[in-house]
Amino acid sequence: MNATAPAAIEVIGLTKRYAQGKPAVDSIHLRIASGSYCCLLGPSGCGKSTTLRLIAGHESASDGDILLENRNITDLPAAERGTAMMFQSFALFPHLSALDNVAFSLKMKGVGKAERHAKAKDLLERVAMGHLADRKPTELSGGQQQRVALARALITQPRVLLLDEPLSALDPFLRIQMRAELRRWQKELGLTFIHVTHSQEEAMALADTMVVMNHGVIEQVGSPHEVYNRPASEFVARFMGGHNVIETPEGKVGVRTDHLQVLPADQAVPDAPHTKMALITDVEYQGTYVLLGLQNPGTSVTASTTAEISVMLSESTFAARPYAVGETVQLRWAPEAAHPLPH
Ligand SMILES: Nc1ncnc2c1ncn2[C@@H]1O[C@H](COP(=O)(O)OP(=O)(O)OP(=O)(O)O)[C@@H](O)[C@H]1O
Repeated sequence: MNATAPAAIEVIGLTKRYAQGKPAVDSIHLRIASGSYCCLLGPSGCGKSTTLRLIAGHESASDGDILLENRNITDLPAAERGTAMMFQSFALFPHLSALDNVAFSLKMKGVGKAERHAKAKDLLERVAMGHLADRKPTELSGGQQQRVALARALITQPRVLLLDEPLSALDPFLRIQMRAELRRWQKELGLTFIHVTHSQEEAMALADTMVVMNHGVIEQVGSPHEVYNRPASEFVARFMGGHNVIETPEGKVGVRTDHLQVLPADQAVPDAPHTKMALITDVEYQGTYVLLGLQNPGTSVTASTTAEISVMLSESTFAARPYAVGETVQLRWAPEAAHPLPH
């Protein structure tokens, strides 16, 4: 992001300490472009939800600042920040109609019934749910519930919508449908979305900007393409999947599983640069491709051995020269396919 472009959210040295020891969020710096879809991603315990709660005002910062459109909101109450939160599986009140769910926060603010219902109706119309305003959540499909939850979050007119694992409780089929819908709403509304997920696939599908966190710090910020193709660290390469971390004389490099070529042992060029000998320990048929699992030669393979290296071969490449478990092969990669991994 251009350093001078307006940021919807800017986080400066943000830190959260719950107890002694390493902070849950450790002095992070981040700028999230206005009108973008940002995914905070990382393994369990990395600090992504804490970061979101700090931005929402559901946690107080131990140190650092949070700016929303250049306004310092670090110490403001949640309701005065200009953010709204959408929770896991939408968290609608089961006993309230769609309309009352959407109007709820205005009721809490003491807004009169006619006014809050008119505003809620307006928003339900906007998300194509006006005709179902009287239904209870259990009478709505997952997609319809998501739209009600979105309307409920939008009623406070937030500048930034915060989404905490909104899709994680849904079955896989619905999750894919719902994420496409979230993406469409974000573009249509032109709002900034910050979405926490532990799913690499979800973040890749949704994000303009991915923020990969680990142990309370940011490992990498970039577009899905940048993060996937140029992982900045060994952690990111391993966490994103689809990569091998290979020791070379120049240090560790990351190489995508589909960027490794396999040569049968009788075609191997001994000690050539950008090559490695390996023993095939698994062959998995996956439909459009075949996944080979490999170990360093000489490793004794047991049922619990996990592959050190994975290679994805297209079905046709594998059909032209099938490989078998126990075969020793040479792996080869183009120098430009290998990315140095500093740590
Ligand atoms: N209220 C709390 N009190 C004490 N420690 C906490 C609290 N909330 C979170 N933590 C700790 O802070 C760290 C970061 O937690 P956080 O919930 O932000 O991680 P996360 O990446 O969102 O994980 P998950 O995907 O499991 O929700 C963890 O070590 C967690 O145990």
